[in-house]
Amino acid sequence: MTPAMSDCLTDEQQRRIEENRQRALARRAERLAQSQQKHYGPPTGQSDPCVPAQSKGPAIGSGANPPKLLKQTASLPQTNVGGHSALQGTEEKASRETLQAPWASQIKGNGISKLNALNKMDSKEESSTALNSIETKTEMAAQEAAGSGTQATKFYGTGVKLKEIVLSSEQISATIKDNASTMATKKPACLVKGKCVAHTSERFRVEVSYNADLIMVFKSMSSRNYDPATKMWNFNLEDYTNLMEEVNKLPFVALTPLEGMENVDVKAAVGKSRDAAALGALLKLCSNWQKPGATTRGHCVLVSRTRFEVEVGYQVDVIAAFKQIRSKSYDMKTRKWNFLLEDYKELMETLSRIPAVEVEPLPRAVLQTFSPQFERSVSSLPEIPEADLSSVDSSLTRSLMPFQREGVNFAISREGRLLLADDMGLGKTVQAICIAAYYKKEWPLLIVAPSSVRFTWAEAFRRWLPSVNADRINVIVKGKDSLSSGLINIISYDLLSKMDKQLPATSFRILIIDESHFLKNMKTARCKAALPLLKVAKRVILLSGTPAMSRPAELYTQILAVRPSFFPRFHEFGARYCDAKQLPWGWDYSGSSNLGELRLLLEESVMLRRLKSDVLSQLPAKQRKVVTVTTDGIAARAKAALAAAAKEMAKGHRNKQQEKEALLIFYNRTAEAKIRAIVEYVIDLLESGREKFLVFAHHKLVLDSLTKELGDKGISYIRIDGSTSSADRQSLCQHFQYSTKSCVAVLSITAANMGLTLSSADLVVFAELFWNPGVLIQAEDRVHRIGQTSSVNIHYLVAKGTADDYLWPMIQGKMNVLEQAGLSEANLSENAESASFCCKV
Ligand SMILES: Nc1ncnc2c1ncn2[C@@H]1O[C@H](COP(=O)(O)OP(=O)(O)OP(=O)(O)O)[C@@H](O)[C@H]1O
Repeated sequence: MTPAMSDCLTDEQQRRIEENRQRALARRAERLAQSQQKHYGPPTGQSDPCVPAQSKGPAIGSGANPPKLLKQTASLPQTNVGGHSALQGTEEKASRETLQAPWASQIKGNGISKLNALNKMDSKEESSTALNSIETKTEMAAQEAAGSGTQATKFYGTGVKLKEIVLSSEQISATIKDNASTMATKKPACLVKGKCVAHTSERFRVEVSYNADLIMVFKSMSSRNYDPATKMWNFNLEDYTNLMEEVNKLPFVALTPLEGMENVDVKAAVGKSRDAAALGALLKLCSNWQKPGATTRGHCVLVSRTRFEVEVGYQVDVIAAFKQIRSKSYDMKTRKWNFLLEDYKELMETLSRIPAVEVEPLPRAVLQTFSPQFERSVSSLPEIPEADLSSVDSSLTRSLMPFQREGVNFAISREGRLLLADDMGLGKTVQAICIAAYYKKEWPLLIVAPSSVRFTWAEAFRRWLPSVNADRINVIVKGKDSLSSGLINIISYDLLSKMDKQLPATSFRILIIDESHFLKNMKTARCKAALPLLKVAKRVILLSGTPAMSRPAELYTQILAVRPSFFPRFHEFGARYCDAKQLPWGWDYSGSSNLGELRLLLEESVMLRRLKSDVLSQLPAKQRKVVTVTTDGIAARAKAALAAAAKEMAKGHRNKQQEKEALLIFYNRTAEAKIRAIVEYVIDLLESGREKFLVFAHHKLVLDSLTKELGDKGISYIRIDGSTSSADRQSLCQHFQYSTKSCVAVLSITAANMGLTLSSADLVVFAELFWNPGVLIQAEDRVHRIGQTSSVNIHYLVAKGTADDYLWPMIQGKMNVLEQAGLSEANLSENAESASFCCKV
């Protein structure tokens, strides 16, 4: 009734209406009491006789709306349910304001679980805590049944007696029992779904509809804050793991993790610390450090695995605080003070008490990573243990060089999540295969690689893991191929970005990302396709010899993939390590800052990087690799010509001469068919940061295509072929040798295989094969000669279904003969993955 209407009524009219209403309510109460008895049996005898039946549980279905009853309930003695009243302020209001969900479903789950919990409870205090939840559920049930949340809330008021609540709970429990029993055999579905979202740089909020248990969890978080404007709860990030752990225990609630934290094993995030509480205290220092009125500002930086430095302007109290610290040390050169990490907490607490001074703490990622060092009792960080590789093919484990074995140990100690950033040619592939094989129980495995090396990966698996049936290796070539039909699935970045929609993100628990710097730009389609997979995978093995080529910002996505909890948002990373600057048009993250700390952080928990010079004594002088390329996507005409030449080659020949002629034609067709893959491979090498290398080819067509592509892309190159004069050869070599920028030497196998020194490079690519192995070895030696200080990598590009099927075995055979005669010290088949490449398609 609107106020305007009630104003028109006489006193008498109003009195009669009130009387009628009271009578109607009494009748209704009677009916309800009867219906309760019918459904639930007689009350347990504990209910308060003063309380009308409507106020009990089943009334939730009545749609009752009587102001009089509100009065009656409110007049009941208020039971103080252990701290409940304290919660009835803003927080309780918040509980109700977040109300949006299908309540019956929630009550179904929570009613049972809480009731069971209640039955077990002995102490009054525990009971009263549970009551909060039950009471709220009762209210919610009433709201649902009444179809009017506000009125029902009023009706039940805020004080409900313990016995009423027990009865209500039982009744709720009974009403839902039937429905629940149908679900009993199944795992209950999540009925309340929500998500964690960044709130500020230090806080996150939870966007979720009402759930009483959830509210209790929220209230148990020390950093909780309810924002009446958004009607949402927010928390400090330090409570994130704790909150998610608690929420995980609620059977009917699911929260989507904070972006970038999806993978975080909440226990692992703090569990590494001997004392998670100590870490919690450290993390607390990360928050609330800002003092708006501060006149002196500074920050902490990690300077070694055990020490940190404080960079801050001069302030007398600060110096006094520094001097109190036991491990203080003053560096005369940098004029900065540094301390042991174990004194960090003490110093930060002292500094926080100086009002005019604001010192930014070490980043959360550093605190987590080096957490043992912050405890006084720990003298050093734990050593990396030797992994038990007994489940991995022994042919593989036996072949590992000592540094490769260390790499595998590092990866396993980091639970299969790392960026393996070894220098080119140090065998990242073999290490990655070994790490993946260690987690074989978690396969299927997905390998994402540049398209030019997809088949090389398949070959490498066949070579190093013979225990895996070759049929289980699935190289995805076309958009309509299945993405997950193999035990080992290999896909290119480009294809992944086209097919990612087909793939449920949860399909793969273990991923290898080759040339992971391909993901450096978050805006690219390849990165957008790969990141969701990386976020949900349990093991993430990133491989790159050049994880960042020009600036720390390029490392961000790779760090995010390996350790999502370190810097969930780019700005945090950018502010710390990219010297972020706010410009009129936005933030500039192209700079670099705190690089020493970044290196320490990466080396401790994200990245393993060894340079060739570090492990040179373990390396052979030359490392050969067969790279299997494909002739996919070539023009129909070239394809037909290749097929005809293959057919001609396969048919029996009357004499050697005929066979040779057929092979020559096949060789020409092969060149044409391989061009696309060759160009792609060379461009991928450049994209992967290889700055200087040699590419040998035989056919003019191949040399021309290469130089055209390099020219078009503005990449510096030299070309030496049969038409290059002697004088020009010398100056071109000089140009290459002394070039400080990217430069590719495009060389003819027969015209540039001798007399040239190009030792400033340590990579040689053979785009085509040649039947005389002596010529190939001479060509290799353009880089492997006096002046070369590194181990040399040689890549032979071969394609199945081409003349390479004949040439490669022929070359090997000839080499064996030369070697046996003592005429060659380098057998091409030694080290190179040739064995798996002899078959014809
Ligand atoms: N332990 C080993 N035993 C025998 N050969 C090895 C071993 N480790 C690596 N190789 C060989 O060395 C060559 C280079 O290895 P690989 O391709 O894995 O290096 P990489 O680090 O991935 O190089 P890139 O960065 O160029 O891709 C390959 O031919 C590989 O088979």
